[in-house]
Amino acid sequence: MSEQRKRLVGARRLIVKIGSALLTNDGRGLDLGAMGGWVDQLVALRSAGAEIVLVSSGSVAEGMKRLGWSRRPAHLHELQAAAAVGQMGLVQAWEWQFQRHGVHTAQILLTHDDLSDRKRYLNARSTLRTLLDLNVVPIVNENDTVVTDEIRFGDNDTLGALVANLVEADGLVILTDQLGLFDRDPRQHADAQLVSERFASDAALDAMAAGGSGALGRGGMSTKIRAARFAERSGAFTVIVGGRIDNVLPRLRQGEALGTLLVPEQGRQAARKQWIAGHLNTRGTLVLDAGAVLGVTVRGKSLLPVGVRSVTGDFRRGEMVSCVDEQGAEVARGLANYDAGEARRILGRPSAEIAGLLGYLAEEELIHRDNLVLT
Ligand SMILES: Nc1ncnc2c1ncn2[C@@H]1O[C@H](COP(=O)(O)OP(=O)(O)O)[C@@H](O)[C@H]1O
Ligand SMILES: N[C@@H](CCC(=O)OP(=O)(O)O)C(=O)O
Repeated sequence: MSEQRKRLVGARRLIVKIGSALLTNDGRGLDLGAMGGWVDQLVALRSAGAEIVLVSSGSVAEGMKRLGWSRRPAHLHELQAAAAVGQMGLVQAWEWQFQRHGVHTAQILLTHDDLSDRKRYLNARSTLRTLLDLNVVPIVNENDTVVTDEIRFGDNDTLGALVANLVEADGLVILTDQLGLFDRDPRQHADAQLVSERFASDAALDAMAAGGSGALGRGGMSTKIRAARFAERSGAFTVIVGGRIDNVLPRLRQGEALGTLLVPEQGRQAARKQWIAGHLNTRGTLVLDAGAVLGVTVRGKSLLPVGVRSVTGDFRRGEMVSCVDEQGAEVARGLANYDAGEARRILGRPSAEIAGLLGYLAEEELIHRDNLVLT
């Protein structure tokens, strides 16, 4: 067994994501037989000491089937309606399958906003942790009813990675309709080769995933690679593997070389920093002078107003902003101690002047180093 595969042996907390194409048997409706098989495997993993969070797609595909729609609708409200109809079937089916084993499930519907807001993030995290402590299997999907185009995760690979980050999982297992990541899209190239192990950060992966998705899936392989890079930020590994491989999950956890294992290059970051790194949305940008870039990146210092040259965007205190150098390249992200208007008034000024300029002093730093993560 390779050194890297040992990461899977005995993994304690796993996120298992099952994609639409696989779950709905390429659009023919929920594949109840296959779902039963995965539940048997998940229950076996639990008996062997693993905690499991299931991220399940399939609500839109199942809703389309129930409504008799053969083509994915173009309008967002129709997609949302299909998702609302299909989600019922999805949770019903999972609930029923887990009940055969006497295991309780819980439905968790999340939007990106839930994970962008520090308070809601912490709430989602404690609910998930409580459910795991109670031996319940959380079943997560995107809350399609309320999301709009810009804030959609869009694919559940990203959602799976953010959930891995949220509960500090050891790994994310993405079950899909191919055996794993191939060096080219196997639907178009019969001679494509399966990739067994790589660093998640390996830039060569992007070209391999350029082929797009299947008819029902949203992201194809590129969102799975992106997810592996998100998961990496909390030190989690990702496996992309064929969900139809016999007894795939227990075999993976025993270290068998199935699918594609994408491993993190770096160690674990503190939980707060993980959350910051996992953010997709920033609300504004601070342009740092060269001294501030050096202070933040090399010396690990907080960002003081004196090192900021300009501020764009409209953010509130506590919101996420991007820090870029004078050429516009992002060097860090962090939570601002002042809103955008205040930041504009204090930029370039020593911290001793903040109270005089604003009439109060929240903090000496514009972003404290504990709330700053390098990108
Ligand atoms: N290099 C690649 N290796 C494997 N699959 C690829 C590759 N490039 C593109 N694909 C496509 O990605 C599809 C899986 O992604 P997707 O349709 O989004 O499924 P899911 O619903 O499981 O997320 C595969 O069926 C395949 O056609
Ligand atoms: N949340 C939606 C869409 C998610 C989706 O299809 O994602 P994926 O299976 O990752 O391609 C659903 O359940 O249908």
